Amino acid sequence: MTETGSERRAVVAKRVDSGRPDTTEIRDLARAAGYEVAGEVTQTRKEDPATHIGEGKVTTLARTVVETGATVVVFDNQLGPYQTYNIGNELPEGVKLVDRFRLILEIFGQRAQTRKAQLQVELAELRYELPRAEAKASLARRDERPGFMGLGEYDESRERDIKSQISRIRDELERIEETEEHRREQRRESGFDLVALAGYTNAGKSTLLRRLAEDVDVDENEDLHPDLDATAESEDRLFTTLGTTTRRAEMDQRDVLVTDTVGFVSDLPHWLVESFKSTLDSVYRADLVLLVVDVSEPTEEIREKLVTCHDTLAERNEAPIVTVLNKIDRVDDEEIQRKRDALSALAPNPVAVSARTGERVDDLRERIHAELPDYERERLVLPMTDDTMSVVSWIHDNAQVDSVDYGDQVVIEFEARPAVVERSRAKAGELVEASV
Ligand SMILES: Nc1nc2c(ncn2[C@@H]2O[C@H](COP(=O)(O)OP(=O)(O)OP(=O)(O)O)[C@@H](O)[C@H]2O)c(=O)[nH]1
Repeated sequence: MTETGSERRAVVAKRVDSGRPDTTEIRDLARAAGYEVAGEVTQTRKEDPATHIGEGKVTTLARTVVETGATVVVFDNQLGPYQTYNIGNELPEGVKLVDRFRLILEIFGQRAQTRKAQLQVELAELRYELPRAEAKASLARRDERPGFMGLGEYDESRERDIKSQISRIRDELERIEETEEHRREQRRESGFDLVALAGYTNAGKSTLLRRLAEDVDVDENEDLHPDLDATAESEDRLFTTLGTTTRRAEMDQRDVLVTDTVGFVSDLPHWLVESFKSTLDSVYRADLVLLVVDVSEPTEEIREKLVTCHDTLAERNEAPIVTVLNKIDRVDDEEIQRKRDALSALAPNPVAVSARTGERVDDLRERIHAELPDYERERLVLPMTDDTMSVVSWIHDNAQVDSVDYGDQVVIEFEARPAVVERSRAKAGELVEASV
């Protein structure tokens, strides 16, 4: 999917008001978009209104671009339209200027595999464009002179166009979401507990998903989710998961569906988060949320990420949240304990695992089992009709059956999720009705 080589060679640029600019994240993002990072230019100074990094630095930037043969400059800062224009003028012809948000959109666009993800990317792009089109329209209106061609009119129509596209996409997304909700309900009724993975990008969610689902046949998983990649490949790149991937896992005889969601990213603008919000639906509707963090990161960074995740989840989530400290293979026990203590207010009683090596993943399974809603016990007496056996086998499929006695009637005792018990009662009721 990604080309490498000179066509995808980038120079990264970053300005900070004070201190030393750190380009680690923007480099990772650039690589995630398939660019080879060939150079960097950084600047510490107050923002220059005309060129953002100052005239001298723009010259350095242009030189670096020529020297490295880059075709793209990736700015970690957000550039205004005027700054973009001025910097662009100094760069060799054909060199593209991309800011952080455009870059993230580019990555999302490349990874969007499902219709829903594609629509979300489209929506995010339109939301990015809308304020720019509005600004252009108002500038054009201001500059309009009598006798001139109505430039303002053109931009106003673009603005209207964007707005109508946004509302069309929203409608379609809403329909998709209704279908998904219906599917979740069906899964719940058929005895699955729903567990969702949440957390920042690169925390190890996809790896953990594979680890939790490893005992279950992949074919089964493919059937469960025909629209998604059942192998859930995880590469050392950001955002391997765009949209959701669901796989089946077994926790102590309970059937669990584990869903991986798009990772959080720091400093995302509101409009972007908004566009991907519905990706979190599976988190909000889950029976249990596993909030995954990378324990090898500095404590303060983990803390900030936990706060953001909790704030976002708190909007609608009602399920219990278990924090998973992942990547314990990278740190020693003493450090894990120190971080556990430091984070105890935000993450009480976390589970520490290594998704990569599988170390202590069984502890996590036990914990998941313990946190899931209790099963209800039920005893049903079914009249003997033509359909009785199909009801018995449905209960077998969806519950843990303790005993079945066949006589004139069938007496079945089982344990199951409340929703399954309810469905069983309804089915038993139908049999009774049919038998009289
Ligand atoms: N050392 C170590 N690396 C891990 C562990 N778990 C995951 N990783 C690595 O961390 C990187 C990111 O893992 P993913 O599973 O793709 O992370 P993710 O949270 O799904 O990321 P997004 O899809 O971007 O949201 C990969 O290189 C994994 O191999 C772990 O327990 N230990």
